[in-house]
Amino acid sequence: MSETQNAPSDTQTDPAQMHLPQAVEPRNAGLPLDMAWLRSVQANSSAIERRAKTLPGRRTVKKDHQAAWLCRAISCIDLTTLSGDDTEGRVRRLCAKARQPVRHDLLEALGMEGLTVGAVCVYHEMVAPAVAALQGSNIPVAAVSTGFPAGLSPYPLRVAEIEASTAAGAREIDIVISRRHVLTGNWQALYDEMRAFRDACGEAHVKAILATGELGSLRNVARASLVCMMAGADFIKTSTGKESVNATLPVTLVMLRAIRDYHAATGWRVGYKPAGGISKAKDALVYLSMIKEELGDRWLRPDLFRFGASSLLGDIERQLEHHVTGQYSAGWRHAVG
Ligand SMILES: O=C[C@H](O)COP(=O)(O)O
Repeated sequence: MSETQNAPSDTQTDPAQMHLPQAVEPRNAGLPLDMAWLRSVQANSSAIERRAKTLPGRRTVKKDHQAAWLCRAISCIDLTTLSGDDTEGRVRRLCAKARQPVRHDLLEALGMEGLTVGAVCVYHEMVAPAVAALQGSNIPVAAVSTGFPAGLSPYPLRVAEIEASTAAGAREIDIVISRRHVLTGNWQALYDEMRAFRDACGEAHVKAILATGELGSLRNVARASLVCMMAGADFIKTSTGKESVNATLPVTLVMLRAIRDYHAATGWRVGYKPAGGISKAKDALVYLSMIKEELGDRWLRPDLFRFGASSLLGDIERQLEHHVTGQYSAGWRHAVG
């Protein structure tokens, strides 16, 4: 029988407490590239995979606790549209959903009025319409940048893209790293690139997308995580959503432990964003319980944790409707998000 887990933390058991204003973490300033630390990093793949496999069966959350966890998940979603056929109309609809992620009557029944998603995530061209549509909400716009998803456009253009998106009002920038720097072990180049991207972001928070499905090994994932944190990343993020393998539990375990080690050594808390293919409420719960176990409750807040997801919200809304009414609605009723 599964071990039952309570809501995200004791202070968060009351859903009404869950969207009060939160303390915002000071930004990770980074540190000089530490090659000795990097060389010492190992990743025992079979142990990591074993641990990741047992996690979904070991923890379940039920009833009110589950509803509280699902509302927490919503507050941590970067509600995303990253399609070649994105239009301003689609982005406006997404932003309306970001402001009111769940039907009003359901939120009222849950005592969760005012709940919003963590951010709206779009390509540069959609930043201005998203900023306009979110005015007055305090929901930040995140822009994917630096030649997303491959990161192979000319370097000056990648830096300029960041500057254009922040000028257009993006408060968060999701950059893609150059995978070749990891695959060739050119850690200095990765560090320098990440530092330059962070500098170009100015006040905007920067999430480093590692594209873990293209890094070749879990050890490379651990080392790339560390280098990006040393270079000042505010978040490390698994994937663009466009690789053939996106967020996975083994990769999550490796990245969370890198975050834990970095915090233990420096005192800086770096955020985590799994992205790509996370579309079911039950998967979101597994990620949240993994965060709670590996990093603790402090990381279960939108300033340190996000889901990058285009279709997760719809499934969570269905589960919340079931929780409130006892009935499941058809998937088409939650078309956006
Ligand atoms: O960063 C966000 C991802 O691109 C979203 O991926 P998804 O469409 O598989 O949810």
